[in-house]
Amino acid sequence: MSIPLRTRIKFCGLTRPEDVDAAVAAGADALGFVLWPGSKRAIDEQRLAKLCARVPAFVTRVGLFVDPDPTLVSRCAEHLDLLQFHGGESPATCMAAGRPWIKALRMRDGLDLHAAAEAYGGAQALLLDAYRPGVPGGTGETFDWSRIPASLAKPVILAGGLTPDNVAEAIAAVAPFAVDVSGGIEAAPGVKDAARMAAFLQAVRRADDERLGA
Ligand SMILES: O=C(O)c1ccccc1N[C@@H]1O[C@H](COP(=O)(O)O)[C@@H](O)[C@H]1O
Repeated sequence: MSIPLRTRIKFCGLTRPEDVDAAVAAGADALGFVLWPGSKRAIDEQRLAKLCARVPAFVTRVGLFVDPDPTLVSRCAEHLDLLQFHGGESPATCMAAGRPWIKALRMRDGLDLHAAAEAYGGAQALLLDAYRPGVPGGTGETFDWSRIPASLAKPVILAGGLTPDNVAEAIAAVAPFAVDVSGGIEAAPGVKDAARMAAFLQAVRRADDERLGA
């Protein structure tokens, strides 16, 4: 008999120490740090080290990369528990980092999720994000959640335009392993809003109570 898990929560795009502290206090399971220089939420290696040093045990530190130089990944890896590849990285490239990783897939038309789950068999999970041409992620846009098969060979991390207002509906529709949010908990790009983080957490907990019949 499998025991249903509560939905894990990842807050992504943290850039400030006070936001890390607020996210941890709110109860996030994982914190994401964007190491792609093209992002409005990008941080450098020095800031990564400082922010990650504030994260307590049992909260997962995730580094987000977009088609990175492998040397950047290895320099950052000592601060991280998990790598998030959010570009066009091949399975071999993801594996070559030699660390636990997840693969972000943008839900473009025709994407075969079963084939992707097989191809990225070494991933801990697949993160599903909205597709907008020319933008690797963090668009703040949702996608059609009914495109996600009820059964997939990899755990699903649902992302893309989630907010405190829509995350309960998303959980009811998809029952993902985890949800991931960036723009939906912000006051401005890279500046998180403590009240929105807390509201997001509460919405997830309420949705889980509903889903698990607590
Ligand atoms: O946040 C970014 O700037 C970013 C840049 C490049 C790739 C991914 C990025 N963010 C990730 O995108 C999803 C969805 O974000 P949102 O909630 O729609 O704002 C999430 O995994 C972010 O971590």
